[in-house]
Amino acid sequence: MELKYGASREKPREDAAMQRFRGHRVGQFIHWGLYALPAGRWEGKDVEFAAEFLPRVAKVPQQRWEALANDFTLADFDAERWADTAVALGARYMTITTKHHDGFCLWPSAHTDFHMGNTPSGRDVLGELVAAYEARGIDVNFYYSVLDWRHPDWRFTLENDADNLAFARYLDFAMKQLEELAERYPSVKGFWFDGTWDESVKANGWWTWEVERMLKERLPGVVVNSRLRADDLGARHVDSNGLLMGDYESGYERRLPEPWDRSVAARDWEACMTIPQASWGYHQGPWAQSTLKHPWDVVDMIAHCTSLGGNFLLNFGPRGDGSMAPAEVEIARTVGEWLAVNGEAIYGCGYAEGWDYPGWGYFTRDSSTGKVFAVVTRAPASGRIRLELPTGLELVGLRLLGSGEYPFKGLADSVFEVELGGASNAGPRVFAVETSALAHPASEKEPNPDV
Ligand SMILES: COc1ccc([C@@H]2N[C@@H](C)[C@@H](O)[C@H]2O)cc1
Repeated sequence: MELKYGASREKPREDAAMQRFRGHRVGQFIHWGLYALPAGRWEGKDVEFAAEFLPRVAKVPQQRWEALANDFTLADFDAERWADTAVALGARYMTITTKHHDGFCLWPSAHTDFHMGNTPSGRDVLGELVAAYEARGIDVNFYYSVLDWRHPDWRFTLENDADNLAFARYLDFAMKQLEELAERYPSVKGFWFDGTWDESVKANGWWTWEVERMLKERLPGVVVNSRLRADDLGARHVDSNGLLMGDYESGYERRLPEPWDRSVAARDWEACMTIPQASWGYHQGPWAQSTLKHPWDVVDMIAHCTSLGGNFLLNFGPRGDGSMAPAEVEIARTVGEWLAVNGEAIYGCGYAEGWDYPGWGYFTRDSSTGKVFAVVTRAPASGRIRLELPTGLELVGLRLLGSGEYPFKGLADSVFEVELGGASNAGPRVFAVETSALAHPASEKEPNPDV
């Protein structure tokens, strides 16, 4: 059907900026704002919900919430230390909350009084972060919440003309803030939109289309997530003709594609994930701190995303004083040490055509060399993994990344079992699967009889 505000292309972007984003595979998400000060606790009680939702869940009066800006002293905020955590993680890009749902801005915005300029330090947090991350070669993306609980013209629904007029003013305000971000920080590489699920936004698909157009005009190459977009009929992420809007699909939030399905690999996509079970902002309570993910779980998720051509954005919630949470830094370090040895199977890799999901982990394929890797994140209790080669290939050897050893060489069969050897304390093992074309391809594999 004819759409004015639908998808702007039928196929994935292939320009250099998009190829760079696609090849990053691992990103650092950061949720930081006034919510890091109470950190999930209000009036002495733990609020067992995402820390960044505290003002809503605990029904904090607006003035009391705004007064937190006076305590936002940045006493221990050091952009260099944050950027070092991204390096330790092995992240190639970072996405920072410029403004979350409470409306507080991490930059001195000219379009509101609720921003860093009206805090004791007055520091431009975004400016300091862009400088520190880019000095380390890490791309910076901006998260921006269209939903704004504080702005008087925000509307969840549009019931009458007065709502329409007010919301038109709000959309104008948000557009001005986005133009301001593009103007102040022109090296930004992407925008990650959130807070676009309400009826009010869905009824204004034209505005979401206009935002994408404006950003791409001002910042050529910039990458925009699908979550911004609604089409003429209010369809989100994918337009009413079934085409992806924006540059990559961003519906996977605290979940990955389950079951593993090769069809996901047809599009660019990114999954974002918390380290605690369900809080994006720092939450000090045992409700969150008792649920931190194990580094090998994070490695499994990274490999899962890569195997289906997706990026993985791991979230960090710095504390109210600006320091990174030590437990999260430790997880970053362990994952980064694994990537330092095995990143060859992740960075610049994607879906390995012809290699089915093996169950004990994932196959990935280097998009430029065609090299295939076996990432064993779920070693069977037997200590043996079964590899099934695509028809027409024979195995030349399996090279263990890191040691470079060839524990397995010269097996020619199309299906074989491989002894893994003892458990590794260095985390999931990765093998480069070296194959060559079979001179006389075996006949087609005998099918299982239909039972
Ligand atoms: C259940 O509804 C929501 C609404 C917003 C979110 C926000 N999206 C994540 C990326 C975080 O920013 C979280 O606050 C999460 C769940």
